Amino acid sequence: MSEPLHILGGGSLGLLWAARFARAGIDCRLILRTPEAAARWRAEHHQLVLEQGNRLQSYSVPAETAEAGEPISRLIVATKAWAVAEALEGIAPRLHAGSQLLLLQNGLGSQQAASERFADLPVLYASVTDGAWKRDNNHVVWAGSGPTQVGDPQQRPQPGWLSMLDQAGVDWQWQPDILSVLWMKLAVNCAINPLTVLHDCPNGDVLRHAADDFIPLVQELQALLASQGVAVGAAELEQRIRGVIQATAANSSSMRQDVQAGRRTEIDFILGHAWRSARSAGLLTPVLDSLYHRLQTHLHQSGLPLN
Ligand SMILES: NC(=O)C1=CN([C@@H]2O[C@H](COP(=O)(O)OP(=O)(O)OC[C@H]3O[C@@H](n4cnc5c(N)ncnc54)[C@H](OP(=O)(O)O)[C@@H]3O)[C@@H](O)[C@H]2O)C=CC1
Ligand SMILES: CC(C)(CO)C(=O)C(=O)O
Repeated sequence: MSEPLHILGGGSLGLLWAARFARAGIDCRLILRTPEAAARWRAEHHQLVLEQGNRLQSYSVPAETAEAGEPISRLIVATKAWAVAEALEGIAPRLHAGSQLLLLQNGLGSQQAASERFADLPVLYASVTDGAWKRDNNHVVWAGSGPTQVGDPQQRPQPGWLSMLDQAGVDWQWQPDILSVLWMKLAVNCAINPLTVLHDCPNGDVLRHAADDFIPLVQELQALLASQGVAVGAAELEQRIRGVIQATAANSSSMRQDVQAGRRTEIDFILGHAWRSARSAGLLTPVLDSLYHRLQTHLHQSGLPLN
């Protein structure tokens, strides 16, 4: 029998991935943060409900905590970006020389920190474009499906165990240049997410609020991407951002959802990472800086962490 696949974090994305593996008959275990969460999961008979459209399906997925003890060979990390380092530290004693990690986080920074901490292990990064949210502790709603790109920042060949993603019906592709994909996504998020928070608006309204700042912001983001080796013209980037705004016009960005729910945001891994990278590259980015500082002020006034 093949070794189990572990998913660290039983949030929206963790449950969505667990449901698809369980549906395909893959032995998959959830690692939850606290013994209370694991006990509650047991009390719910390990049942995970996946809702898609008007279809509800239920799967059995065992849950445990990091302390469970069994070695972990394949670990999918599905925490928020700001929780990755601590979550991985908790699970580190269960990792071994043959362990492989796949990180699903938005933004950048948490991935590089994990790669540095586990420098001897293959650490893969993913860019996920599905939309999922939790209706209840063990009930996830798959609100929108989109492609996932997976790659190795050290550009090693695709590992064989990823065939489990095919088995699970995940719409995914191997991406040899995953960092560029994540940088592009980060740039799009920098242009959309902060404005949706500052103006409390859906994605479709950000251009109205960005007004004259939009083009200069795109130019700053383009220069930032270029400094990171991501070759994209300003016109192409602008088109990409406008396309995402149009395609997700009615959506509330993940950052706005977090702020509305009083949850810690991923600001530090999106705008914060962009701002620090721009400083390191010696770029002048006045529009980005102002957006970052306005967002920090807004979070402070909302009683939310600035990182
Ligand atoms: N949801 C989505 O549609 C998408 C999400 N993403 C990205 O995926 C990542 C995860 O997002 P999402 O699933 O929405 O986030 P959630 O907040 O729904 O889930 C995160 C989960 O991680 C758990 N967690 C935190 N610390 C630990 C720990 N030490 N050990 C075990 N579990 C831990 C949390 O548990 P607890 O609640 O107990 O703290 C929580 O259940 C983010 O980076 C997000 O940006 C990307 C694309 C789409
Ligand atoms: C593309 C966008 C802005 C879609 O809402 C997103 O990725 C997010 O909300 O974080």
